[in-house]
Amino acid sequence: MNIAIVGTGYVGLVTGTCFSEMGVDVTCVDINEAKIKALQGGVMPIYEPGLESLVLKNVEAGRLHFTTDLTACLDNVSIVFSAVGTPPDEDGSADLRYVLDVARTVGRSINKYTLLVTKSTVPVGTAQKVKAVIQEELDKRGVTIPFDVASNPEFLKEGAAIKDFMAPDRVVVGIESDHARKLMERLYRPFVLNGYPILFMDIPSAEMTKYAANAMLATRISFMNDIANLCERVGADVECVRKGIGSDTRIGKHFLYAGCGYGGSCFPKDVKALLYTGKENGYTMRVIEAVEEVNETQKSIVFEKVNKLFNNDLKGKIVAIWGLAFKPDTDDMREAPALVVIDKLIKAGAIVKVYDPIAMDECKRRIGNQVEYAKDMYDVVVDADALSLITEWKQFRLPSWKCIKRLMRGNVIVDGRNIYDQEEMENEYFVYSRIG
Ligand SMILES: NC(=O)c1ccc[n+]([C@@H]2O[C@H](COP(=O)([O-])OP(=O)(O)OC[C@H]3O[C@@H](n4cnc5c(N)ncnc54)[C@H](O)[C@@H]3O)[C@@H](O)[C@H]2O)c1
Ligand SMILES: O=c1ccn([C@@H]2O[C@H](COP(=O)(O)OP(=O)(O)O[C@H]3O[C@H](CO)[C@@H](O)[C@H](O)[C@H]3O)[C@@H](O)[C@H]2O)c(=O)[nH]1
Repeated sequence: MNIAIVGTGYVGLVTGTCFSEMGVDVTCVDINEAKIKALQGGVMPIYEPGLESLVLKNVEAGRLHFTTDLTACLDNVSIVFSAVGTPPDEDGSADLRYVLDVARTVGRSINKYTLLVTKSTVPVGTAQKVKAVIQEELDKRGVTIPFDVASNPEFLKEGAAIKDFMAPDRVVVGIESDHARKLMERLYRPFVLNGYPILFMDIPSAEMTKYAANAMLATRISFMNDIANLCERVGADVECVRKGIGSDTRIGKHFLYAGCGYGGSCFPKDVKALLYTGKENGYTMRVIEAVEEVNETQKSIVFEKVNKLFNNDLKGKIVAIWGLAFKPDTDDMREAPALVVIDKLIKAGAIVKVYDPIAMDECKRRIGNQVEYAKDMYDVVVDADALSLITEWKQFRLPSWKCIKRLMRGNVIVDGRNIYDQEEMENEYFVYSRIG
């Protein structure tokens, strides 16, 4: 089977690589020439555990190709996946310009039946827009070529993308023709044979499933952050509460971690886009509005705690930060809570020093020399008055507190991810504050 994947980002590159691992011949397409050149030279444009070796292996096997020319590969493929970005527009709606660009190229260039599958996260109704654009282009050419559209939203998490793709809880496919269903059944057969279910449904339901899933997960996080903030005020411990409620199988133990707010390229934008879809259809999603509001406040919580411990006077204080990426095991800083904390610290007059095992270059690209970049996790605490943990990378879990105490000027530790033990920290004579 030959397929093309358009958009070689976190989703497109992982999708293409994983399908090629299953024996499919995959051409990954991107308009970003530098990205494609890098990939052709074996250099990964993103950090994702396990990705590099899988890409190199499948390139070597001749099943994985990279190009900037979508038109040139259309004659050789039966399915085209669109995995381009759908960033938020100013009003919060999903910007569909890249998705529709792909549809336009497909309409302009196909010469035989093609199935265009949208993998990007797109609002309900997008497949119909994609279909209309393809038809418009075919009409302009004066040709009749059969085609189908389908929706196959992606549920992978950054940092665990390969595992999530290869062993999905489910594959959701929205279709409106038998032929499209047969093609998707064939493509996903190796997954079904390995015991992973594929759920076929109508296209609007598939499109909505993606937003509902992300909104539900974001709701759990904002709910727990709300509970954590109340725990602090009433003398309860949110970590005990998390274990207490998570053992109820109806609730489940995943995605109940209180912290300094959710970030990333998905939850913030998809929550906003769902709110927009509601408004567009005359319906206010009140729960989802609250989810976003809680998260906006929570992203500042580490700053608020540090500020309070220094009696609202951070002028000239050195604050060290552990973790910049929006979560561990990625270099992605889109909507990262660290960016909010850094901005507020700088505005309050603090000197900010940062360290992240992978996202240092990405941070430099985003905020330049507004902060000091340290060599390693110990270098960053030298002379610091306070240390804030924002991203729970494994290497931050069991540091040498003796060494840190010696290197720091002060003794304030604010733990934005609740990974340290209150008693142990107090025994080390730190002033320790966490969430909830
Ligand atoms: N990042 C995730 O964890 C994740 C998970 C599930 C779903 N999604 C969704 O998948 C989509 C892609 O997300 P991402 O994080 O991979 O984005 P990304 O920004 O990492 O990658 C998008 C790529 O598309 C390319 N592109 C844009 N227009 C193009 C065109 N006309 N032709 C060819 N290439 C084009 C860009 O150059 C870029 O490389 C989004 O809708 C996102 O919401 C993301
Ligand atoms: O209990 C938790 C779990 C996560 N987070 C935060 O939530 C954000 C998102 O984390 P995660 O979901 O692990 O990463 P993403 O890569 O953004 O993945 C989400 O967004 C993707 C894009 O739509 C979906 O495909 C995934 O299923 C969905 O989990 C991060 O800032 C985490 O720190 C918490 O604060 N508490």
